[in-house]
Amino acid sequence: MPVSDSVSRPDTDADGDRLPINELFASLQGEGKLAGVPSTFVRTSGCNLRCWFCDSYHTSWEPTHAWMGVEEVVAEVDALAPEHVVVTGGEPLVHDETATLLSELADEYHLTVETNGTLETDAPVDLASISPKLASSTPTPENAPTDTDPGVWTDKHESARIDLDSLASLVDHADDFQLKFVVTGRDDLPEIESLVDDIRGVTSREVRDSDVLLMPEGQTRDALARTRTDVADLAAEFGYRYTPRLHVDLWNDAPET
Ligand SMILES: C[S@@+](CC[C@H](N)C(=O)[O-])C[C@H]1O[C@@H](n2cnc3c(N)ncnc32)[C@H](O)[C@@H]1O
Ligand SMILES: Nc1nc2[nH]cc(C(=O)O)c2c(=O)[nH]1
Ligand code: SF4
Ligand SMILES: [Mg+2]
Repeated sequence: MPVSDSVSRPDTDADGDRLPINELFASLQGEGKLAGVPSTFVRTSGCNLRCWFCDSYHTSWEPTHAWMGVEEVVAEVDALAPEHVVVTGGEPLVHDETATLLSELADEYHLTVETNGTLETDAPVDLASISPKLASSTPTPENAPTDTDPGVWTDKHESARIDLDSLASLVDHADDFQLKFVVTGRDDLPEIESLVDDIRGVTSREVRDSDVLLMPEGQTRDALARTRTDVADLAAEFGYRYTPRLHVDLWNDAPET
């Protein structure tokens, strides 16, 4: 099992900026403020965290990808002719070339970046979709998604998962933002409340309760069916917004959905 936090680059870079692309597809945005909006997704591979529940296992725990030139990615997006483009991963901001891609797409498309909030970017972003990772995301030998002990990743994940400077920068920089928390149960709420307070303390921007979204943990329809009502009830109780996972409800999170 790969345990490095980066994907190995090919020997030659003769074609200019390249990105490890896991998948590129058209679907409906399944999560967040823009749920239901037709969008083209660009999924990079490689992540600096290892959430035990990662629904994109082949971009984090065991990354797979093709190396594509930024211009090649732009051409595939153009061919699908969306209004909205979602750049996700893996963690898209671990790659410097993601900034180049965002800059190339910015004039034509509405850009959402799905990020775990641990890294900053100067690139143009319309919606920073920030999903800070809670203590309940940390991998342990008991919950890790493979037979292998998560080893160094328990500590690496735990020490890297929150970076207030990056969170402030992402909130301040984008045209709009959302804080989209994966919720496993009621025990996550004290940490969410305290982190939202901390973020309010470091950004000059207003963080409304309606910018805070609770998303049920669940990679499959069955798993989601077990968590979503409790999470919706928690959102109503605490005054936050609830977000569904439409692609899981509709297509069971199959590849390219
Ligand atoms: C695969 S991540 C990629 C972007 C970035 N690495 C991040 O975590 O925000 C895309 C979105 O899926 C969410 N996610 C991943 N696994 C999930 C699960 N099992 N249940 C609910 N949401 C999940 C993440 O929190 C994030 O909002
Ligand atoms: N339909 C759909 N909507 C999504 N919103 C965020 C996603 C992601 O994996 O970042 C995602 C995804 O994988 N599929
Ligand atoms: S930060 Fe995102 S891509 Fe990385 S392991 Fe967690 S959910 Fe998966
Ligand atoms: Mg997804």
